[in-house]
Amino acid sequence: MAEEKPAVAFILGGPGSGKGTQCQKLVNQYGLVHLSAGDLLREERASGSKDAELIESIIRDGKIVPSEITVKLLKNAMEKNGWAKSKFLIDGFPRSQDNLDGWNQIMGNLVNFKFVLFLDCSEDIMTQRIMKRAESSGRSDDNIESLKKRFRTYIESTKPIIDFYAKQNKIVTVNAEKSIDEVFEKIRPHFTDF
Ligand SMILES: Nc1ncnc2c1ncn2[C@@H]1O[C@H](COP(=O)(O)OP(=O)(O)OP(=O)(O)O)[C@@H](O)[C@H]1O
Ligand SMILES: Nc1ccn([C@@H]2O[C@H](COP(=O)(O)O)[C@@H](O)[C@H]2O)c(=O)n1
Ligand SMILES: [Mg+2]
Repeated sequence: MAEEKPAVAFILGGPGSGKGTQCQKLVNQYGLVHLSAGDLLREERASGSKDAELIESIIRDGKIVPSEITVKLLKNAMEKNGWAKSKFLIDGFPRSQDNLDGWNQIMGNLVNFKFVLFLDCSEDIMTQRIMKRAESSGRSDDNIESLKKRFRTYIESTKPIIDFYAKQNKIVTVNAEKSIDEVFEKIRPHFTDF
């Protein structure tokens, strides 16, 4: 019998747009599985694996880790969560053409890709949120120097991916500048049949 494919939505937006926050609310409401590519990379870094130093230098520099590493981490995490039964929110991915190509090569035929949720937020608001989060996050990239680099990477590498999905009519854009609950109310209807 053919195995059922897991449903996947990608969650994109700039640093501090609220991807993790909104995914947590979707998990609470709909029991979806939230996988943050950034969290998986930070875990891999903390594990002291052979890729740990490379991951740290890339994260601190606001750049993007090669897809061979990130796609493997995502695939392993999906398998651990029960491949077919789960519905996945993949947060912060694909962040570049290399991410997208790596995903398509390994995962393209294995999942049921639904759409991209794009959290649209101004750089000013994202900066305020990240600098506030920096007081307690302990993240090595939550500082103004790394943040500027993350914004540059977002504009140069991630925005073209968002534009690509928009052209395919595969994107849901939500204004992410409102309160957490107001943003969630706009997102929620898109996941009732997910
Ligand atoms: N709508 C909102 N209004 C005000 N603060 C928010 C809102 N959404 C998220 N925040 C806060 O902003 C900070 C960043 O949110 P979050 O971690 O969800 O962003 P992110 O998109 O996952 O960022 P990153 O890409 O850096 O991981 C957090 O401290 C969070 O509590
Ligand atoms: N697909 C990805 C996702 C993340 N990274 C790196 O991790 C950093 C933090 O990501 P967050 O989503 O938690 O903000 C990000 O700035 C990248 O350096 C990546 O390389 N590839
Ligand atoms: Mg996040």
